[in-house]
Amino acid sequence: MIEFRNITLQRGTHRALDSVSLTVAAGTICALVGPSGAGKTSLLRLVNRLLIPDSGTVFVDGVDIATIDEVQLRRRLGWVVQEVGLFPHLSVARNIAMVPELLHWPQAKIDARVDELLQLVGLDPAQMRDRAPRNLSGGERQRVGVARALAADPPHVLMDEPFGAVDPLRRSELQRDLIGLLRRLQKTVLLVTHDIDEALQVADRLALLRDGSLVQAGPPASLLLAPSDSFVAAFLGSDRILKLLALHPAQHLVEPGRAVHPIATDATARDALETMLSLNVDEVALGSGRVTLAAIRAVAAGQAGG
Ligand SMILES: Nc1ncnc2c1ncn2[C@@H]1O[C@H](COP(=O)(O)OP(=O)(O)OP(=O)(O)O)[C@@H](O)[C@H]1O
Repeated sequence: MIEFRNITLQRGTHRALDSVSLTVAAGTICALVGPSGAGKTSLLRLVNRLLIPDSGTVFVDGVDIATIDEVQLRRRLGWVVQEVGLFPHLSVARNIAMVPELLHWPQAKIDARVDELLQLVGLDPAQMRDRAPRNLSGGERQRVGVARALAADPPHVLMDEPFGAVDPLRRSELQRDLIGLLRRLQKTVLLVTHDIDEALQVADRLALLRDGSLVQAGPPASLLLAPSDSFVAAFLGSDRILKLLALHPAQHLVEPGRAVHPIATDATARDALETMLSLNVDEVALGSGRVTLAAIRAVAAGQAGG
């Protein structure tokens, strides 16, 4: 668990964070979003003590991080940044092995861990182990970056624009793979992103910052459905109800009955709506049941479960 309690941070003459309180529950993924300069990166950097708050407290697993040894703290935190920061003169394996080497693990244990991590992040150990970082694609480098962050099995992972430098076509695949992995491993993840769609797709909770203040925090659907003010609504976009429908599996809306036009079993409520609009019908078939326009309206109005 990571908790910020009443954090204020001055950077130069500027108040970068102002009375921010936020809790990231253990094993959940929280995305920090907001306009440029809102304070997202500053908040992240407080966790590994790259920045020290002027007032307020950061807790990691209930412990005030100001009271613990820095090395001990960083061992509990994996760190993934946009440009990864792999050492260019070291092989992929040596890059991943950096923390285990610092911890003086026996070589056989390090080698086994490197191969295990490469596999976990979807790379072939035999092909990748001895390569230099410059001979990897941007996406592969990012996968190695995550492998390195996970090397000593930290319970928390801090990510600053981790997919920012990856070309848009590979981005969603990388997001799905790597965030899916962190979720399976039950890591507590704090993710800074500029990309609101990325945040909506991967996070359990969003925390929206503006000018150093936390404006609204909550599950993606609750922000989309009930933005606390016009700034939040504008930030989420005029299509926020469509974004909400895209988070909702159509499967959850199935009711008994027959309809003519089938949609895929993994379709979202948004897919169902788009099919209805394109065919000018008010229901579609899913499996042995149907999804109606009325059910989709209920989701958009916040009246549906699931
Ligand atoms: N080294 C610094 N000295 C003084 N002010 C700084 C420094 N670094 C950042 N700031 C200021 O602190 C505020 C918050 O910056 P921060 O980088 O945390 O925002 P951000 O939300 O991560 O922005 P971005 O999305 O552009 O990365 C900004 O107003 C920024 O100009």
